[in-house]
Amino acid sequence: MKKYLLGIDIGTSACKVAIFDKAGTLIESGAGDYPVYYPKEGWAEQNPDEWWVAVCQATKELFKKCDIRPEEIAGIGVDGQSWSAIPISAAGEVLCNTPIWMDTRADKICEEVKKKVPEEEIFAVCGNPFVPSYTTPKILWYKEARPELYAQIDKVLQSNSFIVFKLTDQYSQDMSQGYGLHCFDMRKGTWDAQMCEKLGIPLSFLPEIYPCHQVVGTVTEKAAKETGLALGTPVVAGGLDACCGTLGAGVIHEGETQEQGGQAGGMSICIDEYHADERLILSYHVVPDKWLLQGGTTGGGGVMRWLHREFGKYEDLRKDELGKGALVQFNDLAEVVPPGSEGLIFLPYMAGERSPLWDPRAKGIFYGLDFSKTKGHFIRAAMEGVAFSLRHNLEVAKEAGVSVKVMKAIGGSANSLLWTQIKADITGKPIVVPYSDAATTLGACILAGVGVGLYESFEEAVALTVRETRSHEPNLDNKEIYDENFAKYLAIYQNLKTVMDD
Ligand SMILES: Nc1ncnc2c1ncn2[C@@H]1O[C@H](COP(=O)(O)OP(=O)(O)O)[C@@H](O)[C@H]1O
Ligand SMILES: O=C(CO)[C@@H](O)[C@H](O)COP(=O)(O)O
Repeated sequence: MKKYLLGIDIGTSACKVAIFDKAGTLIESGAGDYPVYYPKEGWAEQNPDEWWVAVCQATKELFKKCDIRPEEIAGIGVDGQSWSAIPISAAGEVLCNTPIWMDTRADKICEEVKKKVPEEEIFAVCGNPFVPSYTTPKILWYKEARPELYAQIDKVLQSNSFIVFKLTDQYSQDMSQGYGLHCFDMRKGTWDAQMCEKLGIPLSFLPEIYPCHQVVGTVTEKAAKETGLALGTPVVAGGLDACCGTLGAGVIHEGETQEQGGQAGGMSICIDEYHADERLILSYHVVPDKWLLQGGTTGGGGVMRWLHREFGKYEDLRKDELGKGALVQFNDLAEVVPPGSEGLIFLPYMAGERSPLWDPRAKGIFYGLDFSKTKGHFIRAAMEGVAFSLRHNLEVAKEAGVSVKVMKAIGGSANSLLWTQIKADITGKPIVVPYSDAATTLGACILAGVGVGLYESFEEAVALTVRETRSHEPNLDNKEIYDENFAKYLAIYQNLKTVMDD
């Protein structure tokens, strides 16, 4: 009896694979790392073939670790990071590293395009601003900067559709990742041929659009050998990681909200009607006929990953002695610093900033240093800065007429009790933590489960699978200091913007 589901998540920091049963119990999980390359200022790339190698290794190891047989997997769901532009040749080869969602190399191209096609016209079709982080300008960058490569492009894929292609040999474009392309009609969920022409994006580059839970194909013989999966296992189209995490956190009704702490930060508010705001991000949910109004920042868990990489050697050395990983030791150091970090304020614009500033030239800043500040101050200020960027997005969403009551936290950062509490205190919103960093793969599995008929509906799937692990109420004692620091956080950017622009 095929009663298990397998989820694959192409995160920015690593790929995660997980097997769940129908009741949403995590049977086994694994991960595989790959690097982000930063070859020039404003560039951030990954190699999709390295994603595939990581998926193959992690999946093979997963089956070695548990006593589930590959033949018992009823369906596979794949989710992944946003706004890739993976150029695929007619022979099915990856033509170069893909610029990822943090990459702003196409900044100038955006300015040129907007002179020819009014931004309001583009926004009216896709509900998103025309800025370099998205997929469209990256395709245009290939055309301008790499004409020989551009001439070889047959299809442009997203992170999840690339893995679906490797598994099934079928091209697809799921509904939720359509938001990366400004010629995707965000009201109808179809390609807009006229806008493709205006922007200079060949329709032939764009795969057929699938509902996220629809089966695209089955695991091929080659993919079965490489991954250890069973030949013929159904694979659904899958979707954006933020959307799958939202589903895996049980956010499927109007007003319910997910808070994300992967490499990126932000939130996704579930809405039943199209509601766009140029300061925010709009995508389809992976659940049909629903949209997500998103805040997507560049600084999230990735800020802690960077602090660890650059300043965490000592904690790495003490890992065995203390029986605690470096990030847990970082949390201990931050915990003893008072709320507000005694005036140290961090702007987490580590790859420019996405919503609501949309400023590729924005810079990361620590403000308020003096000789009394310790490593713990830096760590706590970094956590607080990421929470300020979340509050900034929530306030813009409120101005746009979409309010949030409670948030459900997902992603690696939700493993930190301190960081989650800081986010609750700074935003003034209660935060519930469901399956934490397994919510995204659970969401991908739910898509597969609905797609192969293991669940009758999304409602049934969420009711059966989504569980809460803990919750955080805002501590009002910290409100005054955080309000004060948030005002300074906004002012620091406003006052330094001209310097950043130089
Ligand atoms: N205990 C912790 N404290 C703070 N941050 C954490 C902790 N555990 C994980 N993280 C952060 O979570 C991030 C990874 O989250 P994940 O959801 O796996 O990201 P992605 O989907 O981008 O690959 C890392 O950047 C890491 O800094
Ligand atoms: O753009 C978004 C969501 O719209 C980002 O959240 C990326 O999809 C990155 O996800 P992680 O790798 O940080 O999970």
